[in-house]
Amino acid sequence: MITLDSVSKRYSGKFGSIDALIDVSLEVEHADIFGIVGFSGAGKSTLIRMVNRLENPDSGTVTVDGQDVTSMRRKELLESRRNVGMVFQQFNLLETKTVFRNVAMPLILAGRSRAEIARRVDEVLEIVELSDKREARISQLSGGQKQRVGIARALATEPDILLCDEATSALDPKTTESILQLLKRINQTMGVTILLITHQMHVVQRICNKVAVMEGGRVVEQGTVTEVFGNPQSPTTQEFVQTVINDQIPEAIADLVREDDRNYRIYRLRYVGATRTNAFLPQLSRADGLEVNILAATVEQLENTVVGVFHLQLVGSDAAITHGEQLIDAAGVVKEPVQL
Ligand SMILES: Nc1ncnc2c1ncn2[C@@H]1O[C@H](COP(=O)(O)OP(=O)(O)OP(=O)(O)O)[C@@H](O)[C@H]1O
Repeated sequence: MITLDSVSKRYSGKFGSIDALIDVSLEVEHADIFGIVGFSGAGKSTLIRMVNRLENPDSGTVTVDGQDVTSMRRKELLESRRNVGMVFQQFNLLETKTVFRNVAMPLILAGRSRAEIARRVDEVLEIVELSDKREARISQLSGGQKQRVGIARALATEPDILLCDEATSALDPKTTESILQLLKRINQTMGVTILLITHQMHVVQRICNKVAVMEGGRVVEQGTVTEVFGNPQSPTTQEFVQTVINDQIPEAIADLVREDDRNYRIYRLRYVGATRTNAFLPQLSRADGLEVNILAATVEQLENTVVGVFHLQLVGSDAAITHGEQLIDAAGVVKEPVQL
């Protein structure tokens, strides 16, 4: 549906040049909610702006619905843009105009009739649950309501694709959650493909099925949310995943363990899948001569599954600990030794 193939972009200015995108390739499929995550300056905005050609790549191709965006003429580009709605962090609304007027704007620009505009605006206002604010001015709305107007405006031309540029970053946690649920509903009920950029990993966790992690203009990791969260490879990805799956041993507990002069080993265990949760812990706790201490544990819902991370201290004779390790392995749980 959206394909970036070896896309690179360099900005040059008075103080030298910067590689905003370096050889970026990714594929967003129909009905994905695809999240691009990265720290400030990673290249996320540059990437998303390539999709509706607010930026041109220096090399590589950007394809939307099988059409090469980079080689489109003006008329084709305008048509393509109607199929790609955009939602912004700062809403970009006309503050002194009404909700109706703001949502109608893309339809007016597309030359639709008055009757059609009225019908479509009412439809999208119902989708974003703002029908009662039709005649209110933007300046009278809360941040969450403004973003609903932004989403309604983006949906007005019935696009297949929605681009969201940090759409919830200016909102409080409760409002963020309601906007994320709205985006999910739009994706599920209308089949709209969503490409979003964010620096908040919990946004990805809440609604995305796929994710790409960017750093210094490159995509350093990508895959399904479960793959990337379940087994993050690069240090940057690990740092992001840490913000939603906190798997650190609390320092106060680590201090206690350091004082423990018995024979022990510590393992970090990781599993993906809801059925695994209880498979190995009861067996371990019943094993002869083995004491099992949970030093840290976290279980998080991702897409339709869970990722769990446990830190266990196995205390006992070498033979008892080895038996414990075998039980963990037999349960299919990935384990890594940890030194405190
Ligand atoms: N028009 C421009 N001219 C010069 N440099 C630019 C321009 N736009 C972006 N850059 C630079 O390109 C790099 C990538 O910027 P970009 O805005 O894509 O990153 P980002 O990940 O979206 O960051 P943020 O989360 O802060 O918006 C940055 O170093 C930025 O300073």
